[in-house]
Amino acid sequence: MYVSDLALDDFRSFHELVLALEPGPTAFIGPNGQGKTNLVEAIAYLSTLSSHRAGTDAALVRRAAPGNAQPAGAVIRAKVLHGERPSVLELELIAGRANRARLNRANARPRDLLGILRTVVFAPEDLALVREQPSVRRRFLDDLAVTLRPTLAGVRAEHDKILAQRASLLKSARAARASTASMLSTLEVWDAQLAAAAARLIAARIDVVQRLRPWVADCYSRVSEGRTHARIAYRASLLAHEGAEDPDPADEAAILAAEASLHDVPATAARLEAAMGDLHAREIDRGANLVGAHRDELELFLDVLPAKGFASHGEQWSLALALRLASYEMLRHDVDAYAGDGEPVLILDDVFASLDDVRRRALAGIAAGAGQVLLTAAVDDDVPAALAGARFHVTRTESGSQVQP
Ligand SMILES: Nc1ncnc2c1ncn2[C@@H]1O[C@H](COP(=O)(O)OP(=O)(O)OP(=O)(O)O)[C@@H](O)[C@H]1O
Repeated sequence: MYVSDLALDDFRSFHELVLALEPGPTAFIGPNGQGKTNLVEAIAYLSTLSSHRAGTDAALVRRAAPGNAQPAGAVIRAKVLHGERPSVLELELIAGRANRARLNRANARPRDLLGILRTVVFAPEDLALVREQPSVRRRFLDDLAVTLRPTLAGVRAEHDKILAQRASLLKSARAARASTASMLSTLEVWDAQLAAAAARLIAARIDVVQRLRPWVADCYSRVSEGRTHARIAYRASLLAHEGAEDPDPADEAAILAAEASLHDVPATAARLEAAMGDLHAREIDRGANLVGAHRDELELFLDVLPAKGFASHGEQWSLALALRLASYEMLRHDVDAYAGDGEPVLILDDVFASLDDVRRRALAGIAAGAGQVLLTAAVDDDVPAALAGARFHVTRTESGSQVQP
């Protein structure tokens, strides 16, 4: 698949943009702060309904200079070609209100856009995948799970809502310093609902981990010249609660067995509900949800050492890159995994200047075979020769960012 047309109204630094794009590599070149990332962020937003860097949608609407009228909202419109079949996706972001969507010019829910345009973004922020807290890696898995099966977006939203409501009940029980019978029976209702949603999310994440695993090892060896074996494993808080020991990172059979024990959604839901029942007193004491999908972790290992705390800066880069490239390869090759068609659009945001020669070559080699690659760079020389293709220059003027060949 590829994006053949992009139009932006009042998105970030763009006032108006209309741009035709081709398959293969396209580079957006310009000095800092001109709007290159804003442009690729808009495309990625249409595919995931979230940004790789913005915390809130409000930041995505153009802020006009003082004294000028502030736009009410931003619009992102793109035509996506899958084989011969075009889809026209449109998303309107209105400050302070729910987003509105159109699909092929008919009103739709924003969620209906998920799965039509698939993107994989690699950006400097991805170092966080290795370095930061587990929530970053859970989000990585959940985003991929939704890309594979867009209906999972509803399960994820439902899970997060129930989780927040159960947390607030636990906080009020803690504040009341007494757990009344009625509070406990309300808690049990939430237990069942949270367990059902969490079990579906966990099964979907494990499916992603298992599809991704061989690609992570393969991509890591390509970007690091094969010296080290990269491994991933899903560590479930449920198994820890049940007293299971973490498998040895080198024992793939034990890791697979631990993951397989969570594949059966109704059985996992029942086990989660039982675990929550065991933990009621502690949960009320702490005022927090203590077991479930929100406490799980995607563990990353280089050989048998956890990447976090042990990997060097260069190894962290390699692993972050391998995780994104593995996502790309998984989506590209594992076509039976989803009903959609076409390989994802690969977005490489400002990454070549930060990579050493080995990693640049590995990334450029994989990207050169991609259907559509959109990359940003400060200067022409940052674009590897293997990715020579269309080039646009991005500049910022009084009337917003401009894109010119
Ligand atoms: N909502 C917004 N309204 C107006 N301008 C914005 C908005 N959000 C971001 N910007 C501006 O966009 C610019 C950043 O654009 P962008 O991140 O695309 O830069 P870039 O060209 O990728 O640069 P770099 O090479 O430094 O990453 C900043 O000047 C920022 O002030």
